[in-house]
Amino acid sequence: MAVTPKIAPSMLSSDFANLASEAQRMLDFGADWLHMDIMDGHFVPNLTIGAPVIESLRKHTKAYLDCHLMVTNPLDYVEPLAKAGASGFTFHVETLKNDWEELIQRIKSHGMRPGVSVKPGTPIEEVFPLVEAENPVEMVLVMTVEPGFGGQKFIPQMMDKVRILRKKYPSLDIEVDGGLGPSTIEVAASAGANCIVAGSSVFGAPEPAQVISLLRNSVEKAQQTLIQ
Ligand SMILES: O=C(CO)[C@H](O)[C@H](O)COP(=O)(O)O
Ligand SMILES: [Fe+2]
Repeated sequence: MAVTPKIAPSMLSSDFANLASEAQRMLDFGADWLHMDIMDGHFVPNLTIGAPVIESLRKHTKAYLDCHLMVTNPLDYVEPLAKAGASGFTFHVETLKNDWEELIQRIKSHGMRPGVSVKPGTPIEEVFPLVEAENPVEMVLVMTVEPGFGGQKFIPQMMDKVRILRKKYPSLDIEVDGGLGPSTIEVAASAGANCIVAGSSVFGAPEPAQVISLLRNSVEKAQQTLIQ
């Protein structure tokens, strides 16, 4: 089964004072998901938004809210984020001890879609048990920059992780996040990524709709080659 492109503008690059209208603008430009970066100032050296902001945004949109949890204790966020209206809940594998089965179960029982993310320095093998579990994650997010800030440079070496995942799991949603845009999408899409997070390249473009459409076309084209 072919995986479908999901283009997810990172709202970290939006004007937070106008979050609802910024979100609607991205959806009107063709975004599939809205990527919400939740940081606790501890797992990463930056502090962004949490459940109250997700709850406020949810009042203005029915869109899929793809929440990326850069927090030390993801379990503490499951219930507040579910109540707030989050759709996807992607935690970092580096935060886990042996409690991932409970975490995945809690995310699903709260009606959200679980995903797991890896920092650039973390071997991709660490997510295999979570993808192969009886109760698995449904997406793997490969970080292509060090988590914490938008506007950083894409790390091409991370494409080895994407290629390994795509070969091993042909129908898995594989998301890439950090430094994606017109100059880096080809390498990411041909490695097998289908969920594309893009912050500065979309929000900073004179015509964001054109960038979103270019990202989507690259994934569609690459997927056709990959499934042949
Ligand atoms: O998770 C993130 C940072 O930790 C952001 O989603 C990411 O950096 C997107 O921004 P950009 O496309 O500008 O790199
Ligand atoms: Fe992110």
